[in-house]
Amino acid sequence: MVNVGVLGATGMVGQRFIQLLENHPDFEVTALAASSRSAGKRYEDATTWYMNNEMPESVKDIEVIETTPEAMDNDVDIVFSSLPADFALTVEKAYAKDYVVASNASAHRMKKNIPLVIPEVNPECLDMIDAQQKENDWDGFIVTNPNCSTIALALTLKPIVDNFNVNSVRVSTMQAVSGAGYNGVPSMAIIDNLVPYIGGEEEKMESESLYLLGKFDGSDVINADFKLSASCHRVPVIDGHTEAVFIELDDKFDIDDVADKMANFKGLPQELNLFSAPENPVIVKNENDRPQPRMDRNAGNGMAVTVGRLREDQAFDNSFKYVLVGHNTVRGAAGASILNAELINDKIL
Ligand SMILES: NC(=O)C1=CN([C@@H]2O[C@H](COP(=O)(O)OP(=O)(O)OC[C@H]3O[C@@H](n4cnc5c(N)ncnc54)[C@H](OP(=O)(O)O)[C@@H]3O)[C@@H](O)[C@H]2O)C=CC1
Ligand SMILES: N[C@@H](CC(=O)OP(=O)(O)O)C(=O)O
Repeated sequence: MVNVGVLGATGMVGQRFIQLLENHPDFEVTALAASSRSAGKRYEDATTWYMNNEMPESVKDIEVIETTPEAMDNDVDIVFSSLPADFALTVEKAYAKDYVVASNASAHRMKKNIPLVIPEVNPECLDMIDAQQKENDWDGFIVTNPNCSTIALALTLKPIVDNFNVNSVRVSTMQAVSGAGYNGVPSMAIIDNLVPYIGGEEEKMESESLYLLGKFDGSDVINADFKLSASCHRVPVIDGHTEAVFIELDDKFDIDDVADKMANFKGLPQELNLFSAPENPVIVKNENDRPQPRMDRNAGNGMAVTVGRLREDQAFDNSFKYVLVGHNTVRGAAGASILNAELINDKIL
């Protein structure tokens, strides 16, 4: 077993890490860190538990520690980070001197030599790690996963980009409130309402998607060269981001071929049979009224993205559109970091 720690363990994503790591065959949670408000308390006493299942017995008595590498047990190999981005910026580097940091925070995404990875999409970017360690003289390293809306979009775009010439992608999101954290969106702002702005989200979706679907030349990532435009909105859904996607290709296409490529898409995690890998990263449904967040967010234990309403777009040449649903705190956050760590554990540690 590999001992793992969780930074930001008392938060929304931190709790999702703990839920997903319960009974993991390779990873055992032995360290939990949070702010000075929580440090020194038993995890059960420090945490208001938001998950639907019970808090695992195995973590209740663990004493929450301060978020500094000095407080961490030397037996820990991997730390999962679900810290606020501003704090992650400095502290994740301090951990990387000695530990593998699998981060869900945005602080180090797309920085030189720090891989931003979805294992089914761009696992080759893990080859940056050597350069990162040499450059910083670290024994550990940082690997990041993308933004929650980006992950769901990029998983569905990968089989399209690999098989067709994409000219442009437009996406409009309907994002769950859990994406903003428990205290992120006041109920007075979101009940009976929709908020048409999520700070920084559109920029992240546009830049991260082109990076993920680009090419790693052994040193740098060359972004994919199609146009991508995002419009992001918050809706009164607890979990599960929905996205309406509009794609224009350079050439004529067969819509059944697009459906087939998406439904049969598999990547390295499926080949390696990693524990958290869904059998199919993209599930294509034919019912007119799917996908829906309540019904589809837990597909593949929350690690699969469900696509529906795949149809030709009659208004434009060589165009089609679809709707997707992905679980924002599972595949879009904690589950993404855990899958990254499983790949690293299989390939690097
Ligand atoms: N929710 C989502 O869907 C997604 C979230 N993310 C990212 O994950 C990160 C966490 O998000 P979320 O769980 O929603 O946030 P929360 O606010 O729910 O949790 C924040 C966690 O960080 C700890 N923390 C806050 N400030 C400090 C500090 N100064 N020092 C040490 N620990 C601190 C908190 O500890 P304490 O309880 O002691 O205050 C808590 O454990 C963010 O970077 C977010 O952008 C990314 C993708 C999706
Ligand atoms: N902004 C996302 C969640 C998030 O925190 O994203 P990021 O990890 O890119 O900061 C949402 O609101 O749904």
